[in-house]
Amino acid sequence: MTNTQIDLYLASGSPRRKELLAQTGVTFERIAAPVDETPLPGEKARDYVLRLAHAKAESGWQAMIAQGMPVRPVLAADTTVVLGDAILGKPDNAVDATRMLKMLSGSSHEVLTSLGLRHAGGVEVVLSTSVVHFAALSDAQIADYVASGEPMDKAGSYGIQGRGGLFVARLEGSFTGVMGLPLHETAALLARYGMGFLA
Ligand SMILES: Cc1cn([C@H]2C[C@H](O)[C@@H](COP(=O)(O)OP(=O)(O)OP(=O)(O)O)O2)c(=O)[nH]c1=O
Repeated sequence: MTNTQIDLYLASGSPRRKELLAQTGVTFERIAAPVDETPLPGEKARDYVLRLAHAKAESGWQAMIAQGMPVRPVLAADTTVVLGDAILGKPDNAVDATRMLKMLSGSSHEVLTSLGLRHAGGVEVVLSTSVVHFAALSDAQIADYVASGEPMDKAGSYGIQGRGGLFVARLEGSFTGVMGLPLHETAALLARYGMGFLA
């Protein structure tokens, strides 16, 4: 495939995002875009997740320029689990994953996934919000799940697309948004710039 056939860059190391983006009918290459994911003091979850999508897309754009790569739009995303005032990101370790799963057990939380598209004219940011209702989990179920390793690279310490889906009694919103890249919102965003199956 020649460079001219590639629509955009995906500024993400997430295997889920790569898989989902391919479903939108665009061709893309990945680009590394490291950003500090620490919330600012007192930052609201919505502000945080929108700031990170913007920062990841901008970081990818700057990397593209710095490396002299062909100029194309850069897509990035961020997923955060929100329980009350608490922002639950990826766990630091098994103890942290256990703590988060105990918080989520038997209650409902929000999953916010933001998209950022950096293009020559600026950055467009979009937010997908879902509500996930978790069943009550026993300590043994949590311990087994943490030992499986699945929680370790996932916001809120679970993956709805994997074994974590067994804990989800109900979902209002976007399944693919909870996974990390809301398909409809992504395809609609890309279509506004003439890319993908919805264009
Ligand atoms: C809640 C939930 C999150 N996740 C994942 C999606 C994201 O990859 C991850 C949240 O972390 P993010 O910081 O959004 O993304 P990332 O660090 O994995 O990748 P990058 O910043 O390079 O794009 O959690 C699932 O896979 N399933 C789920 O059900």
